Amino acid sequence: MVKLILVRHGQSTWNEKNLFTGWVDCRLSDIGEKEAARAGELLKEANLKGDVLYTSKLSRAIQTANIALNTADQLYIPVKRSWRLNERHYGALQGKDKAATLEEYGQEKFQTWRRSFDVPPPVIADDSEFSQAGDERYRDVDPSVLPKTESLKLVIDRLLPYWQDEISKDLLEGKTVIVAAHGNSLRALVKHLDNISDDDIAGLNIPTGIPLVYELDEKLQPTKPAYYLDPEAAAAGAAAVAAQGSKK
Ligand SMILES: O=C(O)[C@@H](CO)OP(=O)(O)O
Repeated sequence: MVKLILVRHGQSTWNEKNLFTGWVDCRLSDIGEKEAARAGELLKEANLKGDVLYTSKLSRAIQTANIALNTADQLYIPVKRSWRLNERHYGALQGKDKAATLEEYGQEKFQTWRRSFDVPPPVIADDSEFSQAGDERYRDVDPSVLPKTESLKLVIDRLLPYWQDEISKDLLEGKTVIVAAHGNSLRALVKHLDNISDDDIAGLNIPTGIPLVYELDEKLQPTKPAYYLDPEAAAAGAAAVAAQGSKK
């Protein structure tokens, strides 16, 4: 049995402002930093030790992992980072206020863009202030594979090769793997691991900063349901994410 620990980054400054974020590189808010430290305390209390850390290329996931591992006295573990763990690219919605978008386009369109399986928002223009065209953190990636918008399905398409080629290999070697990533890239991974249907995944929201632990067999199938290290806080956090569209 091997352990996989998923952590969504703590609250970001754009989560706090209720803006669609995607690939925009905002940092953790003060609350987010506290959530990250709490994630580290939870790891320590549960005596969970990572052998390797995976993060996206986005600062909020990297900050969360650093703060959590610092708190858990595990800053020494090796780190691998990939754009394939990035948040879903939110296309032309990046930088827009969620409540204002809901108001402007109505509940159905808003929910389709936000939680449907395979409908991406409109593509972001390269000259938008919220575009990542030319961002040097992706200089090692073929520009033609970098997205300008994504549905959850497209996130799964770019994440699964990395899961299979990199993360799975470490797990199959018996390593405890920590993945610090994002609401929608983790929804993509959870959908795969728990075999959730395209319809049902719409109802799944991942709370910020609470480790979710999977115990996997030799085929990397869960041996029991994954569990949050603080289930009550996780339930409240997931409900808050679900309600974000209606918040002022
Ligand atoms: O804005 C985003 O990038 C994501 C995560 O914060 O939001 P949502 O939960 O609306 O998909």
